[in-house]
Amino acid sequence: MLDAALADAVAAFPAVDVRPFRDMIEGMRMDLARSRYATFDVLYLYCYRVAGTVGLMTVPVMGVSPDSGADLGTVYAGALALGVANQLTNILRDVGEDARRGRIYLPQDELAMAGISEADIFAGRVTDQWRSFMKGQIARARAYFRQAEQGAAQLNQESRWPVWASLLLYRQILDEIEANDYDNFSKRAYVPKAKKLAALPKAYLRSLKKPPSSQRQ
Ligand SMILES: CC(C)=CCC/C(C)=C/CC/C(C)=C/CC/C(C)=C/COP(=O)(O)OP(=O)(O)O
Repeated sequence: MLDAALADAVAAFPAVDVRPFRDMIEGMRMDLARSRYATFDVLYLYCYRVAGTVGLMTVPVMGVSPDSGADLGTVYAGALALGVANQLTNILRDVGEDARRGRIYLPQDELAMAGISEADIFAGRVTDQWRSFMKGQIARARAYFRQAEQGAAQLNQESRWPVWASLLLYRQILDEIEANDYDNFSKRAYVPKAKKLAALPKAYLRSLKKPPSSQRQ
């Protein structure tokens, strides 16, 4: 059953598709049913369902710039990528907190390849293997942020500033994990207020840029 507020939004924005809403509910079910992710494919599916869906839901509401020459697929792919990037970042920041609840949102096959056991995670061991594993996970999250940038640049002028701001702010959490020397067990990666504030004018300047003409088709 979809509620009245959703019915209202779908009526106001006919381009809103109900599919991401259903997929998000599936994501919540998935989180209840499992506490381990065998591969990145499974983890990606979870990230799509609980966060990528939010990106897909918001595109019709935010709208695409009339100056955009990119196809709609690029914009939706960017929105999906921003949700996934945010969720992966959230997961990497919260490894310790999740482990204390018995949950590990990291690909088990990649952990095994890196020589990291569940016992290492539950004990919060920041070893060289852990640092190197984390470097790979951070690089992957950053790749999704880069893809998101291409979509963000195509949005309507009014939507670009908040989207750039959230992208720049959330991405900084990854820098803070690095600054904590990859100890995401006992330290919470936290972006200081001054850095957060500094991101806002940066996001504003980016939002003034018209969609790049190289994307025109
Ligand atoms: C880039 C383009 C074209 C559009 C933008 C599309 C958008 C707005 C994408 C962002 C989607 C989004 C905000 C996803 C949520 C991701 C996320 C990490 C939520 C965190 O949720 P919780 O897990 O409740 O957070 P805490 O753990 O901090 O409580």
